[in-house]
Amino acid sequence: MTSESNDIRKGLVGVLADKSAVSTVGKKDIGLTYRGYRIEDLAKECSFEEVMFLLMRGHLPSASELRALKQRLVKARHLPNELKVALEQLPATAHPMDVLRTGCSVLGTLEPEEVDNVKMTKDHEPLLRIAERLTGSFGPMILYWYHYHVSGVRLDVDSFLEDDDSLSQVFLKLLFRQSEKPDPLHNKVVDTSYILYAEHDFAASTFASRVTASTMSDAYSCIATAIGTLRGNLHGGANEAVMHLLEPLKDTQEGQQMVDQKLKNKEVIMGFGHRIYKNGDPRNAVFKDLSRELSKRPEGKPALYAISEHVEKLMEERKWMYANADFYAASAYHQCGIPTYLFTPLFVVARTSGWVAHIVEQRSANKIIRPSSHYVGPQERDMPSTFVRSKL
Ligand SMILES: CC(=O)SCCNC(=O)CCNC(=O)[C@H](O)C(C)(C)COP(=O)(O)OP(=O)(O)OC[C@H]1O[C@@H](n2cnc3c(N)ncnc32)[C@H](O)[C@@H]1OP(=O)(O)O
Ligand SMILES: O=C([O-])CC(=O)C(=O)O
Repeated sequence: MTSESNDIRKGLVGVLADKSAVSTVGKKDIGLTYRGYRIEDLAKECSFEEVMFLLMRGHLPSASELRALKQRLVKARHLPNELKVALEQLPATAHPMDVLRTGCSVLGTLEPEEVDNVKMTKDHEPLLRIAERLTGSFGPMILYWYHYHVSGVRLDVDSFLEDDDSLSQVFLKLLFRQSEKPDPLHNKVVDTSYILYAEHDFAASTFASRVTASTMSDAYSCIATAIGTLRGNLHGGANEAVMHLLEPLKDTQEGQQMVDQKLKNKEVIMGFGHRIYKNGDPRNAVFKDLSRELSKRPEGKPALYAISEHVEKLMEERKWMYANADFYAASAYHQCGIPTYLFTPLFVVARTSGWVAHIVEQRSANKIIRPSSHYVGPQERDMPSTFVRSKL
């Protein structure tokens, strides 16, 4: 082992990569906070739109600031025809996260960020407007693609929506193609999940977006990078993976067999563990309460909730491992009738606020992010004498 290889921090574990004033995650004696406000208070007192404003602009909105944001979000729902055509061309078999990543890129070609914005100016408003545009259009975008490919319907977004619909109401109304306001508990689940998922410091997707921002790339490229990173099962994709794990299980006994088998095979159980939280994820209690509340309704799934709770208990007993935010998000979303492959796209709607708050920070005090590697390849060598140079 050389001294250089001793310096490697695989997975960048424990590396402080920069300063940030957006959120606190796993800091000593502080819980999860966004801009200083406790996540539990934000989940109880705020709408997602207020939290989105807070993350992007650093303070809670006044009544008039909130009104103006909501008006901009109504405009942001609009899908240009070129984007709809592109969504129709994508295969029905595509993963919705690939659809959103592509939709983000398509919008970036139709409404590109001005090159001047990308320069490290103090005026971040144009970037924030793009983030609002993406946040407002991601729900309609994924659901346009979904309905076109599942039922052959070209979704007329405006025919279902009213100006006072929140982002969570927009998603649920368009998903179920209904003009009436969604079930209040379903709406609370989606709105609260947006708040809980909105920001998490230097999580992999956020860090990825900061790497892209650090090269002075445009806003859409930063967000597309982040979507691609969030998609993986070790990160945001875990909420879908949890559902795939739990759905086939009939009762707690089958839950126990699943845990036994996976631990015996040294397989990872989705929805457990965390790089930062070793004693539990503060968002879990909120998601768990929502999942429990849904399970008690006549149309709820008490067996799914009971299996989830049993698996959680076994993981604590056997591995001292705790559920992360994605574990109960799965059974909560499922009980709202949301198809599993749309779980991670909901995360994208929420996290775009956090991503953009970090892109603003990166642009405000930029240094290109470019670590080094410890080289372990072949020694320097000559080209083989037998090598015939290509004539091409
Ligand atoms: C919103 C979010 O992104 S939250 C995270 C969502 N991801 C998941 O739920 C996927 C499942 N969890 C995992 O894969 C991991 O816990 C991660 C990716 C979240 C964190 O990874 P790391 O910080 O590298 O893991 P960590 O160092 O804590 O792992 C320590 C040990 O616990 C094991 N372990 C970690 N998570 C799990 C799990 N979910 N199930 C079983 N064993 C696990 C690891 O295999 C490792 O074992 P080893 O020491 O024998 O090699
Ligand atoms: O912080 C992380 O590594 C992952 C996470 O929980 C999140 O992004 O919400």
